[in-house]
Amino acid sequence: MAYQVRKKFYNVLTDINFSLARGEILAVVGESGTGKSTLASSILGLYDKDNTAISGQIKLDGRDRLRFRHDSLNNGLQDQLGVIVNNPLTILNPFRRIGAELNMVLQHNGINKASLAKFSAQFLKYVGMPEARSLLKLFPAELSAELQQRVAVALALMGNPTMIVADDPTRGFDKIVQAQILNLLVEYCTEKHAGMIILSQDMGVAAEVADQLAIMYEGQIVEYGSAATIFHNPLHPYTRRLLNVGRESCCHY
Ligand SMILES: Nc1ncnc2c1ncn2[C@@H]1O[C@H](COP(=O)(O)OP(=O)(O)OP(=O)(O)O)[C@@H](O)[C@H]1O
Repeated sequence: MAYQVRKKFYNVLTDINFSLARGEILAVVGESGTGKSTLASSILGLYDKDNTAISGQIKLDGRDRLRFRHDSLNNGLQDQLGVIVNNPLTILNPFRRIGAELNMVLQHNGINKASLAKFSAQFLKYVGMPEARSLLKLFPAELSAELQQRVAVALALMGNPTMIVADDPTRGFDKIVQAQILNLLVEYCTEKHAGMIILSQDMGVAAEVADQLAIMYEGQIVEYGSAATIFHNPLHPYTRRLLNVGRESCCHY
């Protein structure tokens, strides 16, 4: 994948190759600027198509998302994806109350009007928001960053996605909130047999959730395989460096 800047294309991702089975979690770890968000946006199709060049195949359930981008088939593929980003305010409409935001997704999924409030409250409880009913009246800016992110997680999971793409969903949160959100996502994947690609700067996040691990460096995957194997026997010097940085600040692995 390459971005066009001043009429010239610059490669950001090269030779990216991985696969993920239903129910599996892949963590993609790398420092800032290594291309994680670019990878997430290429999978999601959320990039400026006029100024981006992309080649290859991105298959979801055997269907190539790049080929079907302009096709009605892609609507079905899009519905299978749950998206969580680092900043929930890029997903939440600042002028829409939380309840209305949730209702839109529920209605899209065929929930009738009479049941909307009940389902919204249930989903907010599911993501760890106990005072759900009173929160439905609020606007995003009236919630803390943690609660905004929990609402964003609820929105992502409401559509029953078979695949979640989570771009640094816990960056900036304390360890307890981080663990709660990660546990929630892992439980969802286990319960629904869904896959997840989680992108993070933090090896600790990968240690919490990953079955498979891909290490990104300068737009390439430099090490890829079972998370357990890589944590116990990292082969690439960059992987070792990331592990050493992580071990200095935490003791998960
Ligand atoms: N729209 C764009 N146009 C041009 N260059 C871009 C664009 N988006 C990202 N880049 C560049 O692509 C490279 C990878 O950026 P990307 O945001 O994917 O990294 P990242 O690993 O997600 O970083 P972070 O962890 O800080 O979010 C960076 O050099 C960045 O400046």
